[in-house]
Amino acid sequence: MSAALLWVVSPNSEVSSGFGFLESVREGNRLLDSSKFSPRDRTLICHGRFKKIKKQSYKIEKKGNFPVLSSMVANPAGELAITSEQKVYDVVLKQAALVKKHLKSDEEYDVKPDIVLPGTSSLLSEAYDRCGEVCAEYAKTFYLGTLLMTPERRRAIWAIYVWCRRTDELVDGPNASHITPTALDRWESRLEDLFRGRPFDMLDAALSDTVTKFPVDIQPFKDMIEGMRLDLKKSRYKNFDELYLYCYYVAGTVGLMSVPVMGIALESQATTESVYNAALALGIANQLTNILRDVGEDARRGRVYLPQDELAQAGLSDEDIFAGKVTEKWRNFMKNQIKRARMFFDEAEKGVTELSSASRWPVWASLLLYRQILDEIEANDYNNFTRRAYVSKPKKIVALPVAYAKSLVPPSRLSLLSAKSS
Ligand SMILES: CC(C)=CCC/C(C)=C/CC/C(C)=C/CC/C(C)=C/COP(=O)(O)OP(=O)(O)O
Repeated sequence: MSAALLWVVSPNSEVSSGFGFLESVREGNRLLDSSKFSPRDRTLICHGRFKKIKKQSYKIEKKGNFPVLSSMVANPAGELAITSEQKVYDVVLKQAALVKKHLKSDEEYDVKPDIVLPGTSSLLSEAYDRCGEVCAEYAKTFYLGTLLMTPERRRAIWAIYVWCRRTDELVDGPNASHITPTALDRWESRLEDLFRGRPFDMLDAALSDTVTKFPVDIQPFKDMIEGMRLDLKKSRYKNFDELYLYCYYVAGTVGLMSVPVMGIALESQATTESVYNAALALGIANQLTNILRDVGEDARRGRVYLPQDELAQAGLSDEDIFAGKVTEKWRNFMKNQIKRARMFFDEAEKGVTELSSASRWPVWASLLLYRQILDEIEANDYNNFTRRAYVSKPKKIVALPVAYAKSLVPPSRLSLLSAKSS
């Protein structure tokens, strides 16, 4: 279900950048009473899903149950601030534009040929092989999935995986207690170097090569480091807007890094933005699931990744989490959190079908497996304080052929048409 609203914006609005101030809204021929819209809602939103009808009139798609979200919220000082969702969507648009440029210049979505200096080729394949070993060691199922991809894509995904793992280990690994913001700054300048073709070590060299072959942008990588900085200084999230930004930094970024390598099916007619949006949604869904699974474990480290305002609305506080008792209030709270995580998985599903055929199976497999963790939290009667929800081996084995069957579904004509018209 989608409802088209016609938004008329004020003359000095910068609609091209996604912002504007709402003058009036029409639904069909009906002029809606715009005085009913709060100042926040009068600020134009729309995440690029708008189509120019005539000067200053835009048709905006409102999808499913998702309200058209305001791109701006008033902060406590009464100033308008951009929401995390809009900030992140701006990155999505930038990534999508990069892929389009690459597509135009290459005609076909494929890798650039190697320019090999004598002696470097075997070093490079050694570097990639090492990345493959790390991936196989830490993410076995995902590694098996990558074996289905073309050799260039598979190696590139390994290189990205390894960089993300090393970044994560800075704050989560054995030396995490010594990590400082300065160390993260150094890691970031190393990242910049490798994007300029000056890798620091062998594993960086693999990624350095990958970013010359695929239209991968540095922004999501920098944002992931930003997520680590945030994790160092923050252990509470006021509301979902703050949590959303954190989830983007640490997991949504992985989705954005992966799409240029996984590739969009040549026959897909979905907009590049919509595929990136789905990839972002999968990262967010995975991270939300991770947070819900690890509530007890995080609390023992003094961390609560749940939105504080939603906890309070449910009549809960940090103390309840530290006490770790499954009460009716907790069950109700968890039901809503699980519902939201599932909405992000649903959003992600729409994009998997649009990926190149060989990338669909591993992505479906990881989506189905990770989403099942939510079912396991329910099966544990919402005790995520002392029980770690996990998907059993037999269930994992069943998920693989299901994922395979789903991966055979080609990009759908229907979704293409609606994606095109938005
Ligand atoms: C859907 C489309 C169009 C493309 C796919 C794009 C991709 C690959 C998105 C996935 C992003 C991703 C894998 C994010 C990481 C999320 C996450 C919470 C990982 C958890 O990592 P670990 O902490 O190692 O997990 P475990 O603790 O479960 O082992």
